[in-house]
Amino acid sequence: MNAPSSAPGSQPLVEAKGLTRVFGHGANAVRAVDDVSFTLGRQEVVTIVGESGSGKSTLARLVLRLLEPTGGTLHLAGRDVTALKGRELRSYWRDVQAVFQDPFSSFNQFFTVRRLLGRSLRLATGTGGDQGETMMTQALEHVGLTGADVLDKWPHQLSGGQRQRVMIARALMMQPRILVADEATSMLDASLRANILNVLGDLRRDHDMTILFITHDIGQACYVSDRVLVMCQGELVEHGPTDQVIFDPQHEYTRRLLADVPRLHENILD
Ligand SMILES: Nc1ncnc2c1ncn2[C@@H]1O[C@H](COP(=O)(O)OP(=O)(O)OP(=O)(O)O)[C@@H](O)[C@H]1O
Repeated sequence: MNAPSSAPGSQPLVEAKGLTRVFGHGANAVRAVDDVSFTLGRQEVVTIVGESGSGKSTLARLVLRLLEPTGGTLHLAGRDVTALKGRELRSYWRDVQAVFQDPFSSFNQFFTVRRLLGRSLRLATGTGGDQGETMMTQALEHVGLTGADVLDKWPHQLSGGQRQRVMIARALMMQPRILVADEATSMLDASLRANILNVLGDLRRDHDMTILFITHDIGQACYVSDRVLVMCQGELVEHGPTDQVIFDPQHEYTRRLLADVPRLHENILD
């Protein structure tokens, strides 16, 4: 399938070509991601949407270079990053940050929020002390939390939604070029979710950030993204500008996803 792109002529920030990931062998092999190609332009918000098991998280992990592809290539700003290792891979992880569905697993259980955020900030930017504290507090305020409420808490003392917001605040502080948000708002209630989606929109504008948003909920895709890529059983079955995919879906699978969202415009606040 041709690489879908919204910015013909300009070099994409991310270019995935034929990305493939197979788990297992022989009769038990699962093609979790099967020959998927796409681009992300600078400051674009692109959503990957699909049902559970369609391969979204595997694709996210490939883009994050947390998993090795079985086939295909990945480029960042024209540079082949498919096989980066060691120090180069760590430097890639400064450019590409993630917020996951279950942020509990990404927390060190023995770090308070202050230590978690402070450590990330020092590693990414070298900032500490009072300036670091100010940056942490500001990032937390961006996601509707106050430093006084959460900085001295341990992960188990936070709700799922608070943990998700702390991870989004962490990603904000690191100022990556690309944010991969995998079901990053799944634990938030409707009004908070809309709020966080707006924060993500601001980030792209104010911090020149590119966002790959991953969700099973095509309603959220509609709210947040410039383009939508639809995944089904590891394959990209449809892609295009959000309005086009939502209002003129070409693939039967996309129509089915849309049929599950009868009141698309209200869905975000349901
Ligand atoms: N480590 C693994 N080993 C074996 N199979 C895996 C592994 N990770 C994922 N899979 C399989 O790959 C397919 C895609 O899984 P993936 O988690 O990427 O889907 P998803 O669309 O993100 O689903 P969900 O929305 O439920 O998280 C599934 O069939 C899954 O069982």
